[in-house]
Amino acid sequence: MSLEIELRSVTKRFGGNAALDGVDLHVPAGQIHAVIGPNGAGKSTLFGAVAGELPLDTGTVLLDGRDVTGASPQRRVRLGIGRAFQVARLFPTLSVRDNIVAAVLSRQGKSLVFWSARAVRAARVEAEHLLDELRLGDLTTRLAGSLSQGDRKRLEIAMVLALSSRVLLLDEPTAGMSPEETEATVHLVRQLWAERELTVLITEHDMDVVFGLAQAVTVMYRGSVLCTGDPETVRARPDVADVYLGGVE
Ligand SMILES: Nc1ncnc2c1ncn2[C@@H]1O[C@H](COP(=O)(O)OP(=O)(O)OP(=O)(O)O)[C@@H](O)[C@H]1O
Repeated sequence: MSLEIELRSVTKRFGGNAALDGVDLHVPAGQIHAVIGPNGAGKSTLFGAVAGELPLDTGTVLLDGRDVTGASPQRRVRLGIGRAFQVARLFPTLSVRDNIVAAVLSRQGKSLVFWSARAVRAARVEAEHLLDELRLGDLTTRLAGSLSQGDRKRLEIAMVLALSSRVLLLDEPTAGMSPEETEATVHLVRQLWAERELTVLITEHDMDVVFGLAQAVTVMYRGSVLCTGDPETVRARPDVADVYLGGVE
């Protein structure tokens, strides 16, 4: 079920600044892989490269060995890549359930005018399952715009899963959360990963979250990969500490 992600020599420049400078990344199918690094290291740009949101200057993006470098974001969603954004892109004036229904219907590629009553009923049933799975059941009729940060994040993940994603891209999933919400989110991601056999690519500034979840960690610095390895090895490297203290040149 899960998918392998590979980036080969990916470069993305903004003007004279290389946000990604010859980046190689390999995420085996079914791995939880964290990408960390100080502000401006290139983490968000890397996610954009995987999701197909920006044209690359050079390099290749492979999904299960298939070259998707030129594929649009919509095509990549259909191939199984789902991105949950740091700032949730929800429909704030729709209910929690209708946000998920909209995601299910968009997966089916139906434009609004073609939504039959039957398709909407089926999407509602699927939405109810996702609401249960993500423990959002109590919030079914709440407007998405009125949710707490933690609940918004769970809704956003539900919407990505409604797209039948097999790769979950999580941009700082615990940003702005209380310690309790953070713990619940870590638990949820681990549970979804296990039950749905997902490949998870995550950026996160909270190191407890990174080391509690990830099986492999890639450290980025100024657009390049400094190192990749298991969490304990990465944590012990002096150059990783230097990067966070701003000491590496
Ligand atoms: N759309 C853009 N236009 C111009 N420069 C950009 C753009 N997006 C990113 N950059 C630059 O590319 C570099 C990498 O940015 P990126 O947002 O990928 O880093 P990041 O590691 O995600 O940082 P943060 O942890 O602060 O989110 C930075 O120097 C940033 O200013």
